[in-house]
Amino acid sequence: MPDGARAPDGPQGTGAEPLLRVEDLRVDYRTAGGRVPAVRGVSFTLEAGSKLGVAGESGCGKSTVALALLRLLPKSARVGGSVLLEGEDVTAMRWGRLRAVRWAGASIVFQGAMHALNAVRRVGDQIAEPMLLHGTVPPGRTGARVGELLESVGLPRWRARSYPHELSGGQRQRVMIAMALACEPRLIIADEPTTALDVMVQAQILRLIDDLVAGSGIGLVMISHDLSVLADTCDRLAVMYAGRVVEEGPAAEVVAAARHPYAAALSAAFPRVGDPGSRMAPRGLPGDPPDPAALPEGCSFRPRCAVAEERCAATDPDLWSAGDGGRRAACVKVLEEAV
Ligand SMILES: Nc1ncnc2c1ncn2[C@@H]1O[C@H](COP(=O)(O)OP(=O)(O)OP(=O)(O)O)[C@@H](O)[C@H]1O
Repeated sequence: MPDGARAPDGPQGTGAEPLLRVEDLRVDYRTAGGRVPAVRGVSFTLEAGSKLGVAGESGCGKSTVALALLRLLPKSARVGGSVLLEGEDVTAMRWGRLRAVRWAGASIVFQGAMHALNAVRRVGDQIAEPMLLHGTVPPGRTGARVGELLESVGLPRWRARSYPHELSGGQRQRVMIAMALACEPRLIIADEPTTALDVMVQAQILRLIDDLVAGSGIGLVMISHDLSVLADTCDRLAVMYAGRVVEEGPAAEVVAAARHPYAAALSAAFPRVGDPGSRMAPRGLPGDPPDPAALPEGCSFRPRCAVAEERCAATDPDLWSAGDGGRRAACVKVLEEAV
């Protein structure tokens, strides 16, 4: 490791075990066509009460990381590395312990609440389910607690009696958030929580998540293809490309002055809400991300990179220190500057 480079144990180390420590996470899917390396050595840490955004184009492995955090991957997935939640490795937990950790230790808000909710059950019963499963609230008090949760996400108590189809997309997503909060988890993972919603509702839901997490000590991992959504909500950003984190750092700095050419291109592609200097329409990135089963030699971003050089075909750089605040970037040019 060259001087100035940072070990992958993350930039915010305080000596105490962080809320979440992901180390060298690797996920392969076994398919009829062979092995698909969807996540290739992802490491990051999250302190209690902080918010990490994971960004990247479709197919870069974001959802696979989210699912791996709670071991919700399909059977075809093979997982390596570790996911330490309050020091306990989720990847190695016994089944009973894993059941106890889901909802109560960490919970997930998925995109597209219509599919995640059961269409034929009242939403109040669905919110109550994790509480009953975990015994966090005495059975006689679940109705009252469901009402409190609905109010905390901006819905009236009587909505407990509604079925999912009686709610708008934004209301359904609020129900999903209420469910995620039901057992008072220390970590919430939000996978594209606003993608299916129109811009106004998207802003309301993001504000809601922000308000609920603020000051509560809950850690948030939010996943989105839209860097501007994450920049407005999260303290730190990790930008993924082809199954790896290629840049990580304080959100405002990554968006304003990305060090990795892919993070810079992604940042330019999404206008930032409320930033008058920002473009009004997203500019697409040229080219497509690589097929994870057939990655190019060297740096995976090289075929699309405007500043690639011959040597980029020979090296797939690690994440190296790229400035203050634990900034890291995986580009040979950053590596050069660090030495
Ligand atoms: N069950 C699976 N079997 C095989 N390959 C899969 C499976 N799930 C995902 N993949 C592949 O793994 C890679 C990463 O997918 P993943 O869904 O994690 O990416 P993503 O960044 O979340 O994309 P999106 O935003 O489109 O969901 C993709 O190439 C995808 O096709």
